[in-house]
Amino acid sequence: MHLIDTYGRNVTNLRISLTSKCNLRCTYCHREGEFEPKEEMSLEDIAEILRVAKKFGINSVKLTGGEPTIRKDIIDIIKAIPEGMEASMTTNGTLLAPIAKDLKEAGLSRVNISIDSLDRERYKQISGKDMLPEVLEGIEAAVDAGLTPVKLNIVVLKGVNEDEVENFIRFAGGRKEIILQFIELMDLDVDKGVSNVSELEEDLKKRSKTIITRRMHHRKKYCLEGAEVEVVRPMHNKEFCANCNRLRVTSDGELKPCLLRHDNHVNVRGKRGEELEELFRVAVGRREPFFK
Ligand SMILES: Nc1nc2c(ncn2[C@@H]2O[C@H](COP(=O)(O)OP(=O)(O)OP(=O)(O)O)[C@@H](O)[C@H]2O)c(=O)[nH]1
Ligand SMILES: C[S@@+](CC[C@H](N)C(=O)[O-])C[C@H]1O[C@@H](n2cnc3c(N)ncnc32)[C@H](O)[C@@H]1O
Ligand code: SF4
Ligand code: SF4
Repeated sequence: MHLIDTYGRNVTNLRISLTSKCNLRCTYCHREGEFEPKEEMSLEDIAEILRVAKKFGINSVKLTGGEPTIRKDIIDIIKAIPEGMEASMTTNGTLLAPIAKDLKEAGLSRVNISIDSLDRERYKQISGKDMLPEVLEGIEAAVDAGLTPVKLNIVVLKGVNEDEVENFIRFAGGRKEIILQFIELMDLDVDKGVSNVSELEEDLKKRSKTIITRRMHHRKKYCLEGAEVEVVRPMHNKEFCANCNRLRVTSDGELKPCLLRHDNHVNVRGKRGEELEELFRVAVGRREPFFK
């Protein structure tokens, strides 16, 4: 049983927002489209969604938010992920160090950690909190726990952190377990100015020994100076959307066919069994590439 949308895109990945709450206030944050505080899904709701997703052949899940590590039942949520489903998490890393080992033991495979600056003062300006040391500890704890590869997410912000690209490449250079992801700012309504990630990508291309194209979103991975670097360029990118294989779930239990749309959600809160399966089909039927 597989979920293929009307554009021929096979849904193989579920992206679940576990909470809309966060302990940071990043200036640019899209909050995965959730800005109001919402009543979170229960562990049972999440477990049932995962069970149905597995039945439909969805073989990987990304836990995100808000900040997923602030959920008290995070370990139980990970334990509820069905066998054979690859589980990863995207986190700001501030609360990660003390729980990294437990997350791994519960079945989490790897983490992406957001770190927009290696400079303490600048990190504070971007995120609203002076927590760079905790994030750096979180990165090392994740590596030690085997939550690898650890991907570092860096949103490239014009006039703010563009000058840190080389620093990040040096930071990851020679460390096989760390991958960098430079992310283009999705500018929704935020008037922050969009950095020219295409220019950065051209430069990386010139310097790379090897370039790999990932199946997901057809993203490119560049290998240079001992570092692996991905560039995530979602805006006005038809190729990215044409190869989008993820279905989202909002923290309050709605299937969300596209990150950038808020008008086509399917409410599945509290739904079980065949009724939930049918709603998965409805949501996949509503999927269409945002940029086409
Ligand atoms: N437009 C768009 N942006 C996305 C999508 N998925 C991820 N992103 C953006 O890509 C960036 C990285 O997302 P992550 O949560 O780290 O996950 P990922 O890199 O997509 O997934 P993995 O490579 O499997 O770890 C974030 O800025 C997301 O907002 C998507 O389907 N559409
Ligand atoms: C919304 S956060 C949720 C998970 C966690 N709190 C974190 O920061 O990693 C997921 C990812 O989206 C990125 N992100 C948030 N707002 C964005 C925007 N406007 N454009 C591009 N990426 C964004 C963040 O940097 C982070 O890597
Ligand atoms: S830590 Fe993540 S969810 Fe929180 S404000 Fe920053 S990007 Fe958004
Ligand atoms: S914008 Fe929508 S269609 Fe495009 S990649 Fe993101 S979620 Fe998929």
